[in-house]
Amino acid sequence: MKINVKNVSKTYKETNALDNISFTLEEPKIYGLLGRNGAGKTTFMEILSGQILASEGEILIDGNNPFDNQLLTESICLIKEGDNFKKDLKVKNVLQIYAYFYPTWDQDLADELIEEYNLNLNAKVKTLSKGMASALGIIVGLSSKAPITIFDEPYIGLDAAARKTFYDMLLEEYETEKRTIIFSTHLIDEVSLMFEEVLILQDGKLVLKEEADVLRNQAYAVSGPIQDVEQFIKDKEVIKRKELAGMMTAYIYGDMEQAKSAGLTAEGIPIQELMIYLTEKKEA
Ligand SMILES: Nc1ncnc2c1ncn2[C@@H]1O[C@H](COP(=O)(O)OP(=O)(O)OP(=O)(O)O)[C@@H](O)[C@H]1O
Repeated sequence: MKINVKNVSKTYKETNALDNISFTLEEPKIYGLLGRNGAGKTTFMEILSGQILASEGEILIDGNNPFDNQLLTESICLIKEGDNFKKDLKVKNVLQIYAYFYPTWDQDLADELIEEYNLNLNAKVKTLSKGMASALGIIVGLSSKAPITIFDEPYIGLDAAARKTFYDMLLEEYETEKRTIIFSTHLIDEVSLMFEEVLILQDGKLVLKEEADVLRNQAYAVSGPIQDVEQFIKDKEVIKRKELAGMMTAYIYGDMEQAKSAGLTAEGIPIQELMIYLTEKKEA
């Protein structure tokens, strides 16, 4: 499904949670939506899933606005950090409701995941541990097979092994059937290899939208004496710079060969490190 974000802003009293963002997600891919706390990620995902309205602009999915649009919301599943389900329901009732709601629901997958996460079907949501509640969210998100599946930091309370199960299952499912997955996380180093495209929000603005492969190949660290590096990076897009004992290292976009032919040391930056730097505030 094609997602067209057109000049979207969202204002809460004094706060500009989103500030005139525009972009298009054309293809089913695994998108990483990154940004510091308060950058606007959750707000964006809530507008995309039809839960709230933009203050200005709109998001169109295959040409339609998801707000209050049941036909369209059958194609979108948003799993948040917590409070995804009514507390008095039993796990099995939650699963029944979602199985009924999503025409694409995959019960075999749900059964497999329930076993994997050892979830008690008769337990009430309010009695689940944080990790178990997250597991239930993950089961619903993956089993919905919704063409647009959105995970907003869905792993609170899950230990490393349980998170790995989630990532493995997500990739396995995605390989069998591609769908648009939008994944917001602060655990960048754990999941960055999964992303095919990365979007970064900063103070409600979109500051980067790039294919992960391009990021992997087009950013590098160049090091050398401060003056030489300064001279070299003058006309380049600098992500970050560090100085130590007369030497400078700068992280920049571009062709690494240029740095080498200028006699400077250049090496690749691991993608997770690059993303972590990019989500930090850019230098003035
Ligand atoms: N319902 C609300 N009422 C008032 N302000 C809100 C509301 N929801 C979000 N905000 C504000 O909008 C801004 C963006 O919040 P949002 O939750 O979208 O960020 P985020 O990138 O998801 O952050 P985090 O990584 O901490 O979850 C923040 O300044 C936040 O305080």
